[in-house]
Formats: sequence, C-alpha cells, structure tokens
Amino acid sequence: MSIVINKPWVCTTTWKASVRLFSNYVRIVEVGPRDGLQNEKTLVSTETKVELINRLAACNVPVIEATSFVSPKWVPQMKDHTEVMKGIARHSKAKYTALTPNLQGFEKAVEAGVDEVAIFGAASEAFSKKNINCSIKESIERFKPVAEAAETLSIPVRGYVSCVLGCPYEGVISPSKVAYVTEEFFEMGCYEVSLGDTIGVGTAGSTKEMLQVLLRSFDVGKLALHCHDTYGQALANILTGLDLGIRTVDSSVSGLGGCPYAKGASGNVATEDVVYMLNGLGLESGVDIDKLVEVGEFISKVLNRDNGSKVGRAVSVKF
Ligand SMILES: CC(C)(COP(=O)([O-])OP(=O)([O-])OC[C@H]1O[C@@H](n2cnc3c(N)ncnc32)[C@H](O)[C@@H]1OP(=O)([O-])[O-])[C@@H](O)C(=O)NCCC(=O)NCCSC(=O)C[C@@](C)(O)CC(=O)[O-]
Repeated sequence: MSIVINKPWVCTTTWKASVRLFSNYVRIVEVGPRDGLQNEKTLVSTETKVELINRLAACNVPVIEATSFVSPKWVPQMKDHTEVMKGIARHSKAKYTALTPNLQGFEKAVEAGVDEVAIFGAASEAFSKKNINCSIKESIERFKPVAEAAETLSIPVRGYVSCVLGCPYEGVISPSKVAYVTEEFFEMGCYEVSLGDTIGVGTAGSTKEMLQVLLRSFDVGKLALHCHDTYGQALANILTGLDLGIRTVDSSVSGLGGCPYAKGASGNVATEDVVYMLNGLGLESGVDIDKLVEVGEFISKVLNRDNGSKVGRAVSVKF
C-alpha cells in the first residue's frame, strides 16, 4: 500500500513505517473550554464560553470538552456548566464531553445533555489529594458508581490519569503507578484513558519509556496523550506517541490553560500547533486549521492574553 505524504521533507523512514502500521487519522480532543478556562483568574462569561465552543465545532473539531461538573467551591470557573451545555448550538458531527468527579456531577452532566463524561484520577497520591481530596484508591471507589451509572445510560466514559510523567508534589512518577490507575479505569469500563503530563515535565525519552511500559498491557488504540507545554516539550512528546501508534491527542486552542492544583503549569499544547504538525506528517485530523487560527485569535483577544500557539501567532501576523 502506498501512503501519500503531503510534506515529504518531514517524512522519515520511521514515519513511513509507523504510518503504515497505524491509522492515518488522528482524533483531536479539544479541551480548551474546560482545561483552558478552568484556570482563568477572571471569570469568563457564559456567552464567551458558548461562542468559543460553537466556533471550535465549526472547525470540525470532533470532540470538545465543554465544561466540568465539579464542585463550584473548588473550581468556580466552571460553575456555569449547565448553562454552557444548554447554550451550545449542537453541531451534528461534534461530541460534547465534561468532567464528572462523582455521581453528583454525573447526574448534573446527564441532565445538561453531555454526550460523554470523563472521570479523572492521578498516578500521584499527593496530586490526587490536592485535586479531588481523596487517595487514589478512594478515587477509584468514587468513580465506580459513575462508571456503572454511565453504563446503564449507555454514556461513554473516558478516564484521565494525571501526573503520568511527573508530579508537582512528588516529582518523578514511575510508569507502574500510571499502569495501575489505567488498568482500574479500563476495568471500570472506560473506553479510553488519556495520559496527562499535567505539569509538562515529560521529554520524548520519558514519554517513550512510560508508553512502552503501558503498551505491554494496553491496546494503543485505547490510549490518548494529554500534554501540557510548560517546558516546551509537548509536540516532541506527542510525536513520540504518534510514532508508537497513539492516535488520540488532547489539546487546547491557543494553548489555553493550566491546572488549578499544579502551580506554574502552563496550558495544554495548542491545538493549532498539533494540527499543523499532523498536516506536515500527512496525518489527518479533519480540523480546519485556518478557521482554528481565527478561533485562537478570538479567544486570546477576549481574554486579553497572548496567543499561546506559535502557529496561531505566525499565521495571524499575515492577516
Ligand atoms: C471531587 C470533589 C467534589 C471532592 O470535594 P470534597 O470537598 O471532598 O467533596 P464532598 O463530597 O465532601 O462535598 C463537599 C461540597 O461540595 C459539593 N459537591 C461535591 N461534588 C459536587 C459536584 N460534582 N458538583 C457540585 N457540588 C459538589 C457537596 O455537595 C458539598 O457541598 P456542601 O454540602 O458543602 O454545600 C472536589 O475535590 C472537586 O470538585 N474537585 C475538582 C477539581 C478540579 O476540577 N480540578 C481540575 C480538573 S482535573 C485536571 O485539570 C487534570 C486533567 C484532567 O486536565 C488532566 C491533566 O492535565 O493531568
């Protein structure tokens, strides 16, 4: 089978081999409206959130994490979750998801009309305590009823594991801890587990090592990468994952965000930068990069912040 690579100057022999082995399609999970906006110091209006989500859907982004049904005492930025979900003009091809830390959040999310939900744990005990106020084991017990309720309603559940390459409180995290939580999530019925480099400390080397351990036990098609770009390594780490067969990548338009419980962590890798890299590799995401750059400019202006996407900045100066 011959593969058409539209940018031959980036297509190495390794790439040709990996593209042949794995699908040409990479699914983008846009987390900007949730992971991005949960970290904004000033509250973003519901109208802006809804407009951002609608604009992202118009770029053909297949999955949009729209909000989270967490405690407003913990993350007040997401307290308008129901209004956001109900305000969206549903795009027929987009799926709208939300974080649900417990049954209380799950029930509200279902009522608000989410297509799927995500539970979120951590490979680090300290981070688990700071983020969701319980140990890893307790969190798994708390997620089980969410997964059961979701199964009854045929709502897909995604699992997040935070701190897969390092923790702001514990430092280096061993891949076996990541594998433990991942396994629990799959046993609970998660269709996919997203591996979060929450503070962006990972490198291509540590990403490869961690993934190689996980791939001994789990199907690559059920794993996603969620890389923050604090140390500027996110694209390299994603490329490493793609080479190993990862085909779902989380990202955030204009690199919005951070994590309220990981001080100093910068936003996710920018969606524009990921799509640009995928285009250069001849991999398809279906996302309209020109429209996406406009969305990145739009939200950066509204939030009065620098556009965190290098591609976005480079293209915008040409406008
Ligand atoms: C998990 C809890 C709720 C435990 O928080 P808790 O305080 O231990 O919970 P609780 O059960 O004792 O309840 C305390 C109060 O919160 C209320 N409550 C309880 N649950 C809910 C709910 N769902 N919705 C609304 N209210 C809720 C509950 O009703 C009660 O209200 P009160 O009686 O005091 O008036 C809390 O710690 C929490 O909400 N944490 C969320 C933190 C968060 O959102 N972090 C950011 C997202 S994770 C992330 O960004 C990482 C990720 C996913 O992107 C991947 C990566 O980058 O690594």
